[in-house]
Amino acid sequence: MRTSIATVCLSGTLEEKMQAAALAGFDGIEVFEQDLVVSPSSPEDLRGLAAELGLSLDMYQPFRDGVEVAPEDFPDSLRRLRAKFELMKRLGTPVLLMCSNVATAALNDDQAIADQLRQAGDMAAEYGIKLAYEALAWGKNVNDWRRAHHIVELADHPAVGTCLDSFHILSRGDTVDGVESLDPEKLFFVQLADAPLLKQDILSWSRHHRVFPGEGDFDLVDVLTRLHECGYAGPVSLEIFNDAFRQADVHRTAVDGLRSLRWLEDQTADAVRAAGEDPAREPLVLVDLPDPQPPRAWDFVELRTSKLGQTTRLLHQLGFELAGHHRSKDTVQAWTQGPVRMVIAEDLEASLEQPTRLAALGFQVDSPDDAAHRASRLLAPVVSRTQQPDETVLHGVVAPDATEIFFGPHTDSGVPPWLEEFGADPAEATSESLITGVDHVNLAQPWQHYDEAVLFLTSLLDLHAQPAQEVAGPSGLVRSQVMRSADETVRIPLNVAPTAAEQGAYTGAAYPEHVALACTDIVAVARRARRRGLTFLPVPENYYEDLVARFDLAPDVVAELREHGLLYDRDEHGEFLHFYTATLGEVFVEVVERRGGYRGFGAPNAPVRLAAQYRTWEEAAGTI
Ligand SMILES: O=C(O)c1ccc(O)c(O)c1
Ligand SMILES: [Mg+2]
Repeated sequence: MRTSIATVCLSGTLEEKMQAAALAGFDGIEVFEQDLVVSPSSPEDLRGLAAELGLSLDMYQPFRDGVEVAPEDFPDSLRRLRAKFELMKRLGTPVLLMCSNVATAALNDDQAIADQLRQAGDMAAEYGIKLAYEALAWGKNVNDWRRAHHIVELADHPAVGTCLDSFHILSRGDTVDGVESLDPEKLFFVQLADAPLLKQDILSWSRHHRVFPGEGDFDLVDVLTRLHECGYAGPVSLEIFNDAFRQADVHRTAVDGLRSLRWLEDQTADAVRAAGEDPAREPLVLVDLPDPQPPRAWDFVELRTSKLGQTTRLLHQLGFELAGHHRSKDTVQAWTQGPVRMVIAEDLEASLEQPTRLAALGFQVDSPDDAAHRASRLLAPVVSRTQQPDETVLHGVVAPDATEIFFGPHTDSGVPPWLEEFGADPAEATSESLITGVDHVNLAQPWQHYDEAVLFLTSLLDLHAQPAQEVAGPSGLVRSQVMRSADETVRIPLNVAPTAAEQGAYTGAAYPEHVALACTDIVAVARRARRRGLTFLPVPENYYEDLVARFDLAPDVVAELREHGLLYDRDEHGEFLHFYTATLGEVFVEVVERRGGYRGFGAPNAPVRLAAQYRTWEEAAGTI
């Protein structure tokens, strides 16, 4: 599958966009007119740069309001077109995108529009250029792809074909049914864009909220499956108008984009195979990724800290025991409790303000090698860690929020081989404990990399995004979306904190992450923790009074919750009891007990937590 990306997706200068597209591994680009007009480089220079970078310049776009115009205005369209064809000849771009008319449409007759397209095609042919007619969803008269394609067929000119753009089709609630039986000779170009389902006018939705495939709600596997069946031979190009991408680092956006196409290609190959067809059939050859390796178990959670004593005391208060010091790494120790392993890395260079943070998550998978190979095809940056020859090789990649993700081997006992490097006795490692596992790990995401993070976790870890929720805190709304593995072994709620909070001592940058530990007797865990001096996050009395009103709990139940500082929630499947520790640097711990089949994460209690954390910060900062 030939891949391409429109320069409008990327930030920076045209030259930077080209460099980034080439470095990420795209085969070509669509040159957006505005990017060229503002560039000091001549078309010949740009053509030379593209050749040097090994990029093809697949399309020049957009040409607006060129057809469907009143007959007296058409000569001016042809004049403008000739200027573009002259430019494209110098640039070496073979296709011009002709958008359906949004402003000056005067014709609404298919045959009359086809006549104009045919004349434009005659001129294009003089230059050896092709015209790809695209129905914009907000086109005045032509706004659906079927009609645009019908007009292309009526034009019946070898230089006139169709451009399909998934956004314009799916945003209108239309389908791609029938694309599979189009004449591939008449399909000149394909643009793919995903988008979240929003209730908003289509133009603003398109110009601000498009995202890469897999980051929104459209079924692009269906689109690509039909293109494969059709025999489409051109590039599959990303055309994403997105406010965040325009501000983000150009290299990471380009990588995110190519990752989305490789993932979509893999998904489509599976769908094509399931339908009894051959994904490798020419011309749209779909290449698979190595099979996904869904996490079979949590391997470890790693905290990095410059306050070793404070951090290990917290672990002790929660019932963890030191499994040992790493035999070759001076600064690394492992703490375990039942099946939970916490790796603590001392980092004296960690910032003084945020001395402790969640640094890495380890997952056990069936084939760590395949997981690493898949990650590499998905362009995940690799973590490099020093390793002795006799130590377990853990493949690590860096997630968009800078959390390191490691793939370790899954063993029958669940005890990972690397634990021996800490001198731990595997038999002790599985002994009975109050803490029974990692319930979930909550990661804070910068808003501008949120979609990238969802795609990263979906494509690398085979996690699935659940519907998003919003939680109110004193500094703003926190968006929360759970990513989970199919069997729920791994649950990662992602939070987007309010950016640049203008009030309060905490800012978006310091929004804390947390590790939630599962147990079957939360009162026993809380009691032990209190005896060992744990600082709990305080829960206000008002909360308990409200609980009684909401759930009609028996007085002794509420008294027990209050005594141990526990929070409570209930759904149709069961109950949820939990407590939070005070925050260390950027991380805190939650302990949860699920009774029955409770499926949530205590979201109704999140505002209580946010408010208590806010007060704690304010008190520490001396502002209240
Ligand atoms: O929003 C636009 O104007 C616009 C331009 C060119 C395209 O290919 C497109 O899909 C949208
Ligand atoms: Mg388009």
